[in-house]
Amino acid sequence: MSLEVGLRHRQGAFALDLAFDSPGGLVALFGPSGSGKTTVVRAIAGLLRAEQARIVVDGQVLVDSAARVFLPPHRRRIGYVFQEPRLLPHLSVRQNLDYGGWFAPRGARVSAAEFARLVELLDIGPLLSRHPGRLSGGERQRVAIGRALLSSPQLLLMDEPLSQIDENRKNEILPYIERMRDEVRVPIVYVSHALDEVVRLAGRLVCIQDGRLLACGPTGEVLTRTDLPMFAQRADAGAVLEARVLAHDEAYALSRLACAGGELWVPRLPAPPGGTVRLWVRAQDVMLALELPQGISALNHLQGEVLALGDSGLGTVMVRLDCGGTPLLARVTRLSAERLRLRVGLRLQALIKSVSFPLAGAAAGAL
Ligand SMILES: Nc1ncnc2c1ncn2[C@@H]1O[C@H](COP(=O)(O)OP(=O)(O)OP(=O)(O)O)[C@@H](O)[C@H]1O
Repeated sequence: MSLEVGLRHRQGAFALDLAFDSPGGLVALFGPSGSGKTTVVRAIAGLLRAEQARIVVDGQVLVDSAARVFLPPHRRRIGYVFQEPRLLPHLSVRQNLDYGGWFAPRGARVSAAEFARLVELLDIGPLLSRHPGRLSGGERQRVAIGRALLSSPQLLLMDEPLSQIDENRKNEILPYIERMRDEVRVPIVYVSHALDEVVRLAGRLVCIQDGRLLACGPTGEVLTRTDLPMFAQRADAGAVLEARVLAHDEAYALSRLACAGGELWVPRLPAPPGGTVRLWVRAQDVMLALELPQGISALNHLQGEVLALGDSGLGTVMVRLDCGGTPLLARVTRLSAERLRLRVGLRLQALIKSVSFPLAGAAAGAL
C-alpha cells in the first residue's frame, strides 16, 4: 500500500500547505495542538474538501482537484477510528460490528472465518452480546477498531484513539493495534501527541507544525534530528534502538540484545530469544567518552561517530551518533562538549546504563 497526500487549504486564520507520502505500514502524524493533523485526516476520509488536493491510496486517486476528481466518502474504502468510540448505544457489540460490515463493498465483505479471526485478534468474543454502555473505555475502543476493519478498508485512519484512555488501558490496547499493523496488515494513518505511542507503533513519522510539513521519514531518523527543537529540546528526547534478543540471564534479571552496533544488557524483557524489540534510549542516559573507561558500572558501550550537533536547550548540546548503524542521541553540557572537542566525524564511546532502559512497556513486538 502506498499513500500520497498533497493539500492546500484555508480554514479561518489557519492555512494548511503540505505534502507527504508513505510506503505503507503505520504512519504517524505528529505535531502540536492545532497544527492541522485532524484536518489532514478529514481530507483523506473525504469529510473535508480541500481547496487544492491530491490524495492517492494504493494507486487509486481519491482526490485530484486539478483534474476535478473527488470521490465522496462512502466510495472511499477508509475506516475511521475517532478519539471516543462512536458505537451505537442501542445495538449489541455484535450488531455494531455487523454495522461496520454494511460499508464493505460487495465482493469485499469479510467471511465468517475472517470475522471470527478479527474477533479473536481483538479479544472481543466475550463482549459480543453486551451493549456499549456496559463496556470499559478500552473495550469500547477495541470494538470500534473491529467495526472499522469490518468495512474492509484499504486504509485505517486513527485520530488519537488512545487519548481518552488511561495509561494502563492504553498499554492493553497498544498490542492490538500492533496486531492490526502486522497481522491484518491494514495500512494505518495514526494521529497522536504521545511520543511513546509513536515510537512503539510508527515505522514512518510525519511531523506537522502550523499547517506545514516539518519532517517526514523513518521514525528513528526523524526523532534523532538535532535540528528539530520539537524533539531535540524535549526532556525525554531519545532514539529508537532496534535489537534482537540473544538470551536472558534469569539470575541477574537481565536480557542480552544484539543491535547493529554491538551487544547490550538491559533489564529482563518479556520477548523470547530470537524476537525483535524496539527500545527507547533517552539522550540524557547516554554518556560520551573519548576512550573506553575502565572500572565503571555502566554495562553497555557502543562505538560511535558524531553525525550532527544541535542546541538541546538550557545550555546543553544534543549529539547525534551513528553506532555501526544504530542511531543514538546523547545530551551533554556545553562544557563537556568543549572539553571533548565534539565535532562531526569524531569517533567516541557511548556508554548506557542498563537500568536506564525503560522496563517491559517499551518493548514492542515485531518491528
Ligand atoms: N471548521 C473550522 N473553521 C475554522 N478553523 C478551523 C476549523 N476546524 C479547525 N480549525 C482550525 O484549524 C487548525 C488545525 O486544526 P486541527 O484540528 O486540524 O489541528 P490538530 O493538529 O488536529 O489539533 P489537536 O491536536 O488539538 O486535535 C486549528 O487552528 C483550528 O483552530
